[in-house]
Amino acid sequence: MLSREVSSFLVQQMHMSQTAMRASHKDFETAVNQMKLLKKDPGNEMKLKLYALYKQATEGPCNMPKPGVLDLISKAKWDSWNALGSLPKETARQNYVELVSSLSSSESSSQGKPGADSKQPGYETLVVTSEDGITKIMLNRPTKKNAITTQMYQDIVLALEAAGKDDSTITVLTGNGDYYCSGNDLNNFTDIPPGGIEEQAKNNAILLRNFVGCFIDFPKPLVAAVNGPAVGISVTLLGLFDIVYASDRATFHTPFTHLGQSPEGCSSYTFPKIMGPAKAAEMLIFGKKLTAREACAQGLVTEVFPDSTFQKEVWTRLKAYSKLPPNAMRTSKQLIRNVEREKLHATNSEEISALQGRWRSEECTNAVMNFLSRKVKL
Ligand SMILES: CCCC/C=C\CC(=O)SCCNC(=O)CCNC(=O)[C@H](O)C(C)(C)COP(=O)(O)OP(=O)(O)OC[C@H]1O[C@@H](n2cnc3c(N)ncnc32)[C@H](O)[C@@H]1OP(=O)(O)O
Repeated sequence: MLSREVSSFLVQQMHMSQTAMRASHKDFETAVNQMKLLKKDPGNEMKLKLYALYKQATEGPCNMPKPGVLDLISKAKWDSWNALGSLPKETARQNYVELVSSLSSSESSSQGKPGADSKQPGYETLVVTSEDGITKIMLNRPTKKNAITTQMYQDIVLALEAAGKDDSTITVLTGNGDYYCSGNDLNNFTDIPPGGIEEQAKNNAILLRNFVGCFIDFPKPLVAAVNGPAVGISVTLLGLFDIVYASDRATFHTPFTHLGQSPEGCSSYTFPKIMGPAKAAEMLIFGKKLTAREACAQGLVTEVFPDSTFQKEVWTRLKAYSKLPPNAMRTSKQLIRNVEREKLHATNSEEISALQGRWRSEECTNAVMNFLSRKVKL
């Protein structure tokens, strides 16, 4: 017998409309007005992002002359707009609408909670520690193989934003227990909001765009300590890390086709670049699972360590790296990332558009149902 969540998920999926979810000009105007009503200053970084998207949406690619270095504000605005390159107006409009919508909803969800603005977040399923110049973000849901819930996506974003600004020099993502991470928590698909599947897909798209965007723009060296098997989005994101250390017990599995879904985390761009198109296709289209040694041979993993000494060797290595001059490390990271930052954001948008279609498909519905009703495991 199917659970109530699974049945309601199935019914909603069957009734959902096939209309594309592009932001209209009216949605855009509404978002522009909504921005003026925000009570809380979203911060300079966010304002620059919004400025760039607004200009791209209304005027297209930046072709203004670059302001002089002393005109700091105009230059920051120009840099932000120019970084969007040839992003289509329509995509910029949609990204703007989604960004404003996420700002408005986080503002309304913090209303009425005393101290919500000033309180350091206490994460339910993450353990964040800072020591020896290293901030460690550990996924902490070992009984569910560290599957990522909606709340966890948001918490990881908050933890990364804080780590990007703290005084550590290196940030590390790892998992607690025998798994690194089993990817997206498939129960996320059963939590259907009042607006139905359309609203759910839109919310997931906003969540995912923001989540992956944070990895693209993370300003410091970012290291993955892959302590065990990795599935789905936890694998694809590795292409956005600077270093990936893996235990020899780790495996790397991207079963998107089996789930009726398509790649995310910018892997449709990073994987062919890292391992060549043929190897990338075997993983992303056919869901081939790699061992740690195979992933290392293909360039996705930096180095593999025996599981028995993984923690000791990785942390000794990272502690030594964390003593290197931090500003030089940041500068090098930025130089490497800037070469393809724009391409990565465009890929993120494209992948999410494709996924929105996949989430509405029967192939995806059936695959999620099969897992939730315990019929299929990967
Ligand atoms: C915002 C949307 C973004 C979308 C982006 C990302 C796409 C992806 O990440 S796709 C990948 C999704 N992941 C999966 O499909 C993995 C599903 N899990 C499994 O196949 C197996 O659980 C796994 C092979 C990982 C491990 O198998 P076992 O070692 O046999 O363990 P169990 O199956 O008994 O797992 C223990 C416990 O954890 C729950 N679990 C594990 N993974 C997930 C998951 N991804 N989502 C939800 N729940 C998960 C599993 O159900 C068990 O729970 P209990 O039965 O309650 O103990």
